[in-house]
Amino acid sequence: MDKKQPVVAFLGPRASYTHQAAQSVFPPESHTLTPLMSIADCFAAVQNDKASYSVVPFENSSNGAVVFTLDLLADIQGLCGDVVVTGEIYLPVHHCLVGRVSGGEGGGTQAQSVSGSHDATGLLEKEPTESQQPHVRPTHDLSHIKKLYSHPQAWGQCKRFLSTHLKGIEQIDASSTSRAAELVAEDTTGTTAAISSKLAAEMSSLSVLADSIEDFEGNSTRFFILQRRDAVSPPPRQRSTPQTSQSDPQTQPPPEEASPAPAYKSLLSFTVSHTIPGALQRSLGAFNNHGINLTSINTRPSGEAAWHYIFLVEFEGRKGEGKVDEALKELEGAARGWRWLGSWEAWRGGREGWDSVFEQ
Ligand SMILES: O=C(O)C(=O)Cc1ccccc1
Repeated sequence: MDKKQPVVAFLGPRASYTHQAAQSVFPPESHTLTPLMSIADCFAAVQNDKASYSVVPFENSSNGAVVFTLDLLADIQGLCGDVVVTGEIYLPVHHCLVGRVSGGEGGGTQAQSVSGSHDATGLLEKEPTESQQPHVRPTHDLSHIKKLYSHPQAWGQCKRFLSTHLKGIEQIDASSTSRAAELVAEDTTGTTAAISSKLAAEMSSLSVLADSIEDFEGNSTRFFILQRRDAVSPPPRQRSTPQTSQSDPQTQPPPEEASPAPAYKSLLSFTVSHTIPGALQRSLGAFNNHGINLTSINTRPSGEAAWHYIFLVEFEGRKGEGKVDEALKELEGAARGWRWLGSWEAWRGGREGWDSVFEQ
């Protein structure tokens, strides 16, 4: 292997969704793709110059922000102050329930029809209404499943399936969905299952007990590409929406020749005085006053005192554009402090590309 290839760290182990996202941008022939065990490790790898790039999950279309990533961007511990965002990647996400088939090889293949059959206490919620029903049924019996593993993001994306078919079953957080599949493969009782991709199931020699168990069609996750502030070189463009466990033709980005001039997005964090009325409004007003469109706002505890916050604001544009520079000057006077967290070329499909998926 050529040692000079740029190292691209990602939330592993291999076959995680983050791995699939990283592969869609960084050709493995010319990059050393390196799995790490946590999102914090991915930030540290860039901060400490061990990796040129890291890829981390940022937000999901149905379940919202990944708080681990927000906290590391907010960096209240001052551990990764040199890390900035320089790219975004969109990935369609189809979750599977993976594990061992009841009774071993060739076990039952009939869908389990009893909803809530695991709720021995009878104390849990009522049967889901029709609109809360999952759109798929298991392809195998699930009555032997006693414990579930997955990344915390996955629980929130598969609520309907879990509350219908695995109600009351213990859910244990894993560092990623592919790690969850590994944990299930290591369990000799055969009574655990994971939510992961089909690819992760294949890599861990597990069976798919139910396919596409996400609540919403068009479920997708946005990932950030991270680099060191002093070594920013734009990452390659996303080559295509990667082929995940199922190909999703309607979510492919538009072809190269259809692309308009690049549009940019940027991210920064700021804190405001908690004693000056209107400080938050004036800070956000700095963007509005210069015609800048905000695309997301997230809030995390600032760590200074209870109920004090750090705001993470994403907006259209980049430094060097007159209106952005003007807004930053105004923010300087309105916020107590702020920190630049990077600019990147927005994915050309934009949010609208995904909205059209949800409309179908
Ligand atoms: O756990 C993974 O495989 C990840 O890459 C994080 C994640 C989890 C759930 C949906 C999308 C990304």
